[in-house]
Parts: sequence; structure tokens; C-alpha cells
Amino acid sequence: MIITAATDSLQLSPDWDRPAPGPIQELAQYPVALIGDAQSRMGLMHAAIRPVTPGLRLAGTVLPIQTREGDNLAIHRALDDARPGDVLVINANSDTNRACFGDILGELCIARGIAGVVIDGATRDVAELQAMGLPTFARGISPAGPFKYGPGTLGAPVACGNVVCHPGDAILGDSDGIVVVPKHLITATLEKTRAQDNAEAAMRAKIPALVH
Ligand SMILES: O=C([O-])CC(=O)C(=O)O
Ligand SMILES: [Mg+2]
Repeated sequence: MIITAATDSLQLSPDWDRPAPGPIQELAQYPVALIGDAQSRMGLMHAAIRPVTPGLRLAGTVLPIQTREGDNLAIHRALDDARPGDVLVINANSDTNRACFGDILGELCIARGIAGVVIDGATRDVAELQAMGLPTFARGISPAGPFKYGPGTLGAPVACGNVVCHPGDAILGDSDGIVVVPKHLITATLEKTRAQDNAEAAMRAKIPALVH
């Protein structure tokens, strides 16, 4: 950690297997809405979780973090063990009055190859996050900074935007919002998404004939 703080209030989990990146990168070619349709319109986060770095798409695998609202010790500690392609998925108890994330953590994420950040809570420093190109989604934005005392959990499933997120699940984001694909369903969802895309292309092809 780049901060000096006791971490005995944090609960750590054993490491987990990450799914192969190929199918997730392929899923990332499709809109979040279409992926959601392919999984029966389930696994989509609450509409309050919005992009705060417009235009930056997100695709990677879930690294779940639970932190007390207004505190980010757990996020600092999580970055010690994070792997390239991980997405920080943070349950900050939906609190939007105090940010738990910002540009210094953002720079650490970039250095570690983190694919993006999704926060059921608030961030700050959004201009800097946009400039560094870190896809960031959050329930809110606040200039108020966080404390660093814990408690928190790392690597245990968390709720984020009403969706239960397990370590290693695929997570994708675009200007519409966020979808989570359970790890064991990534390949099946990719196939269904392709089929849904073909079905929509067939519908679009009929449109010109309707114009007189
Ligand atoms: O102060 C904090 O811990 C949050 C923040 O703004 C940063 O990481 O830059
Ligand atoms: Mg900052």
C-alpha cells in the first residue's frame, strides 16, 4: 500500500481463478443492453450506477470489495493483490455523500492494469479519471474525501447496484450502464448475444421496406 495504516480490520479471501479474457473481449464488442437481453434481461445493475467517465467502455472480471461508507482502506489493500484485467467492484453501502475513490487510487489502478472501477457509492476527481482513461462508474460524485480505518472485505461476493457480484464474474459497462455475467455462463452468454445481434440485424434489415 502507498498509505501507512493497520489492516487488521479487513477480511481477506483466498485468491480465485480468473476466466479466459478472450470471450470477455468478444462480449465487449456488443452493447451492454444486448448482453442483458441475452441473459433474459437479468444481471443489469441499478440505473443509479452511471458512467462518470463518459465514452469509456469497461470490460474485465470482478474483484469484489466491501468497504464501510466513507472509507477506502479496503480499496488500497485490494490493489496489492489485484491482477491486470480485474475490475474493482465496490460496495460502499450506496453512500454518495463521501467519495471512497479518486485520482491517486486511479493512477494505482492504471499502474496495475486494472480494467475499470464500479462503485455503489461515490467517487471524486472525475476530470482526472477521465483524463487518465480509467473507465469508472458510480452511484454519485462527491468532493468529500474518505477515511482509512476499515473495516471491509476483499474477494468475498458483494452486492453492487442490486446485483450479486462474485470474484471472477465478467463485468461490462457502456454509456447505458453495467451488466454482470456469471463466470460459468460467459461462453453461453456470448453465444446468445451473437444470436440476439443477428436477430436484431434481421429486424433492422426489414425497416427500409416499410418506408414509402
Ligand atoms: O483521498 C482519497 O483517498 C481518495 C482520493 O481522492 C484519491 O485516491 O485520489
Ligand atoms: Mg484525489
